[in-house]
Amino acid sequence: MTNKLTLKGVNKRFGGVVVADGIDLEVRGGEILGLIGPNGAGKTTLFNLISGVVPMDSGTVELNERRIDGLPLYKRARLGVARTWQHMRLFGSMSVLDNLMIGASDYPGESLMRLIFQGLTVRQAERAAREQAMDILGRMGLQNLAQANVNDITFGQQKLVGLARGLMSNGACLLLDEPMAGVEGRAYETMRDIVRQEAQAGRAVCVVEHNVSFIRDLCNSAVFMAQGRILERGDVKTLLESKVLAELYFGKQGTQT
Ligand SMILES: Nc1ncnc2c1ncn2[C@@H]1O[C@H](COP(=O)(O)OP(=O)(O)OP(=O)(O)O)[C@@H](O)[C@H]1O
Repeated sequence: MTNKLTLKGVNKRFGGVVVADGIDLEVRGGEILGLIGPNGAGKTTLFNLISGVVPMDSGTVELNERRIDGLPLYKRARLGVARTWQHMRLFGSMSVLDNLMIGASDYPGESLMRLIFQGLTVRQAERAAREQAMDILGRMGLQNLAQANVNDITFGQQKLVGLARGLMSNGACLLLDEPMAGVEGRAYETMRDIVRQEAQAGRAVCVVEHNVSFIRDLCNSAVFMAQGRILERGDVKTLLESKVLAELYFGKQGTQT
């Protein structure tokens, strides 16, 4: 079955501020959907609503035809919602490998690792998680940094570690919040290649990103959000050339970063 994340009529307001206004969205396995829009448009909030960090006021979220809204975040994670965070939330004084191994601590109530490696003894699960972590780090060319302290690696490498942690759960859907902010050079290429590979492997990928060249480089389609609403959706080229976007996002001159 092709993976599919579906949002229907999702609404959310914080006090008087509407941050999600009747959001309908579908992201299919293999797709990399860019979510763009000005500051405060509601992009991160949408990720929070999908992953269960904040409850929605109304609407539905389905992953592979199964409703997941209403479930706590660790259950959504277990069902396949994987995400990264704008601010990486890494444990700076711990090793890279340990950060991957304890990715589970983001999910109160149950250990994500235990859920992922169900049926194994604790020791077997730990070994499997370690192998998986080393495999992911290997794909990123970071295997030699497994024992390095996160504080001692570069910012770009830290961003990759944030992604690596998100990949530990093998989620059907991957939500990436500003993965490229401040990332350059080899780390940029690695990030792009790994995200592409994850989509090719069948994950439904959604990326919030201010860096338009990254959206152009990576995404097949994009939506433009402002004030909690999706104003346009289309293939990246068409959307980035859209008048609405130029006026609302970049100013009337259409100056792009
Ligand atoms: N937990 C919260 N409580 C109250 N207001 C919130 C909360 N989370 C977000 N908001 C508000 O919701 C609006 C949308 O914020 P959000 O972070 O989703 O925007 P964004 O599009 O991701 O912006 P940016 O590109 O700057 O990250 C903002 O006005 C923000 O202040």
